[in-house]
Amino acid sequence: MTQIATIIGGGVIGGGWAARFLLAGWDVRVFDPDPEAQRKIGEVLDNARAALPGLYDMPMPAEGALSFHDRLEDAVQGASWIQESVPERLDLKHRVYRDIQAVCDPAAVIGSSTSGFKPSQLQEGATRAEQIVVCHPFNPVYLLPLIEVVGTPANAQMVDGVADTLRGIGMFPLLVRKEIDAHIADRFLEAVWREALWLVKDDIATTEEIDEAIRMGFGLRWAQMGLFETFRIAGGEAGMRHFIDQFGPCLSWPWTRLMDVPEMTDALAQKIADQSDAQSGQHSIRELERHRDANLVGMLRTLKARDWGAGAVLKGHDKTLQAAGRIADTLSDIADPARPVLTVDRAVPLDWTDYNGHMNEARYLQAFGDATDRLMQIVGCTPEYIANGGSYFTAETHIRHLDEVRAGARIRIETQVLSGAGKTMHLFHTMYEGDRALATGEHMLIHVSLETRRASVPAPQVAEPLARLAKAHDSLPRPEGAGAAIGKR
Ligand SMILES: NC(=O)C1=CN([C@@H]2O[C@H](COP(=O)(O)OP(=O)(O)OC[C@H]3O[C@@H](n4cnc5c(N)ncnc54)[C@H](O)[C@@H]3O)[C@@H](O)[C@H]2O)C=CC1
Ligand SMILES: C[N+](C)(C)CC(=O)CC(=O)[O-]
Repeated sequence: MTQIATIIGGGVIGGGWAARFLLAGWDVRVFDPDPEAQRKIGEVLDNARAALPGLYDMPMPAEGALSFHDRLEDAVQGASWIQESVPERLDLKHRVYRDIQAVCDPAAVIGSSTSGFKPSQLQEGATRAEQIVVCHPFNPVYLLPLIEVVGTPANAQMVDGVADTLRGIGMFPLLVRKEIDAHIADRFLEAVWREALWLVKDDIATTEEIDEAIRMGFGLRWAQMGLFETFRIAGGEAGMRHFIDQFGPCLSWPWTRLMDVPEMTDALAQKIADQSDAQSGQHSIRELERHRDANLVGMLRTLKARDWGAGAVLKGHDKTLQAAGRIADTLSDIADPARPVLTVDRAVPLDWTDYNGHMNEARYLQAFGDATDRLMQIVGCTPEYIANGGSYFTAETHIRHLDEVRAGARIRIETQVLSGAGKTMHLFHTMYEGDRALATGEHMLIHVSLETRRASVPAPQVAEPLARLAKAHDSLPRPEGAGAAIGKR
């Protein structure tokens, strides 16, 4: 049965939550008195649809149903997850919990997006304190995996289940073991923010110069290694201990003004706003969001290819999606081997598109390469087989581009084995969006010994399933375009 998530407060963060749940297949109900909430969430969803599904190499579940409600009780009844994302005011949050708890399922989770309040503060005066747990996300909620989960002794039992649900929608729950104002991550953000405010106030740097100092250098390091791993390397071969011995004394030098907060006068606020307008005012917020999303998708996919950091979370989620989907691992997973094999089923990632606004030609080869890898896996040319010294090299490729496709579109590749005997494997891939054929890829592969780097016959654990699949595909009509050479149509 489809699960229901209710979003209370559909602003920047609530909109991101709506997209995260919806694209993970949950039905989403939104309660927000803002008459613009529906438009704003619609725009966030457009961005999320283009960005999120392409992070994965497997298809996401079918989108859930989205609805907007004027009455709180209509929004929360039947929901198993209620995510509160109203403005950061404790009195308001308390009022909202009281209203929610009067009408919601007592077993539902009430997650709070609060950036700074401790869960014990949120639970004060609640009808059922144990229902309320901090689930602090990061903007954009639909792309960034991190979610800080903070409970109290009142709900220590439920935190594991909360974390499992969040993993199920592709997030990385970080369980904060002791409640503290602003949890873990926002303490860093706040410290950096204070320093930045002083640098602007004292005319040492502009908003743009500060952003360059971050994004041209240490920001890139932090995204993939965090703080401690980065500094460990900075200690050279002697590592962290040497780093601390060398740079420890600086901590007592006047390098930071951490506890010192500049007074946010009107003049300082205006100075920051003017500099920010000069720096970025040529882009609308939605444009900036699209740049941010495209950059994040590229970075996350690079990390994923290396199974590292946030990329490892995506890779893990791919396995969950594969288990729920239709992509086979072995020949015995395939219900009808006499049909072309489904080898790719995914969305077009944002970073696969180019200046023409559609999927770049290089990515067709990547997608067909992925289809070939999947077929190799299915016939037994698995990572273990390859580690033992046997594999396939591609000898020749012919791609035909039939129609265009854009970011976020769901594509699938069906693969026909034209022959698979001796040292060669001849594959014909057809890429579709729905019923529309987008491209074909014909590939001749040669089995090799990775030791001699020369052609060799595959071991029986590959040769036999491949021969079986080739025989099953013998009865299929020869695909249109197979064996074609480049020429005028
Ligand atoms: N903006 C950010 O970068 C982040 C914010 N947060 C947290 O998320 C929460 C929401 O922040 P934002 O989305 O930035 O604020 P926002 O101002 O963009 O959105 C708040 C939304 O709540 C609605 N609202 C106000 N009263 C309501 C009520 N009684 N019932 C239902 N909806 C109501 C407003 O109409 C508005 O759409 C805060 O607790 C904040 O600390 C967490 C992570 C990041
Ligand atoms: C500025 N902020 C405290 C609201 C930031 C966050 O809570 C997390 C984020 O997304 O940066």
